[in-house]
Amino acid sequence: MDDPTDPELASEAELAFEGALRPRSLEEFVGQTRVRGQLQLLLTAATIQQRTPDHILLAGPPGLGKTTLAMIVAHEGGRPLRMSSGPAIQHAGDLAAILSSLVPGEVLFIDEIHRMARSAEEMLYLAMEDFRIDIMVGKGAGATSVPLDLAPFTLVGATTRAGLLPNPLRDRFGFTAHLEFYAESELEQVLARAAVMLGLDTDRAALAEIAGRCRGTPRIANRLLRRVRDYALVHSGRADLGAVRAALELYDVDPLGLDRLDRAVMETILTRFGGGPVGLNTLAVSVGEEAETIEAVVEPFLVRIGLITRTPRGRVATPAAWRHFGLAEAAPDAAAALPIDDL
Ligand SMILES: Nc1ncnc2c1ncn2[C@@H]1O[C@H](COP(=O)(O)OP(=O)(O)OP(=O)(O)O)[C@@H](O)[C@H]1O
Ligand SMILES: [Mg+2]
Repeated sequence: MDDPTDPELASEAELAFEGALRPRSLEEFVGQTRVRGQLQLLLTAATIQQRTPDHILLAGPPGLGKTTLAMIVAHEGGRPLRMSSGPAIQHAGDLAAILSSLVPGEVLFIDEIHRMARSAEEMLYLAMEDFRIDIMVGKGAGATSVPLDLAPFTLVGATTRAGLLPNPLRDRFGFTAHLEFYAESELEQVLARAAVMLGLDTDRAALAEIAGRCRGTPRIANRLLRRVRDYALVHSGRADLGAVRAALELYDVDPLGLDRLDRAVMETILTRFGGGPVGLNTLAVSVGEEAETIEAVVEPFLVRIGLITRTPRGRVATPAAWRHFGLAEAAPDAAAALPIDDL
């Protein structure tokens, strides 16, 4: 089934459209005021001193604008951009090939940097600090390491799991930007811009409704807007509040913006584990999803909207969660008797 919130299922045309919607400058970039100010200062200082900006780590849940910001860093400084990702760098040699071909001032973007191979990580330490790598030549006793100077570059790393990065790597970034979920007013701005680009006949109430249901995430906002556009196209032609409500109901996006996976997680905690506490791995197995996805994608949002809290003994549903799902809260001792595996 087409899940409008699943980035993996986006068609090529939709991905192209997502690209077209990306803001090109810090000024166009909506929200993240703090991060924007921090980045602006870092880039301007580098320009004044005519040097490459410090390395930047962008951390936060999917769809909040990490790739977009990496592109902006390159674009604002008029620098070329090379894009790679952790899973594509499985050997130190993969990284050496990229690093040795960078031109002076280039921005190297490594997405999902927490998934890079260990051996490559170690090579990156030296490259980030001294713009130099050591290349091993030969094998066994005769092997020697040959130093190779690199062009000065700016590394922009992105991760949904900053906690998984080894400290030596994290410490070599001059600045870490923690992206936050967006406020509804900010999402309305994102949507208004996209609606113009889509040529949609819509209004503020309709956009506000979508803004309230997109998990604080611009990518989801834009995706839901496209489903609303479809609905309007097939029905009345107008993307008004009625069209938004009908389209979002059709795609299973509830009034809080919870999607199927969010609801599966909540229902598991509430009904199978009496409200918790329940450990991450148990939860992942119960809903048939990877623990990493639950921790990086589902949980931050559920915590943010106050449906669960994290305790030393596991995840616990809040009274608001019981109310949202229309259930009576389980007795506390029933919860305590359930198995607790991990955190
Ligand atoms: N601040 C913003 N203003 C306007 N649009 C935005 C903003 N942030 C993100 N978007 C939109 O959301 C989409 C997703 O953003 P982006 O690809 O940068 O997210 P990401 O953090 O890299 O996600 P992932 O972790 O999945 O790679 C972009 O196409 C862009 O149109
Ligand atoms: Mg990205």
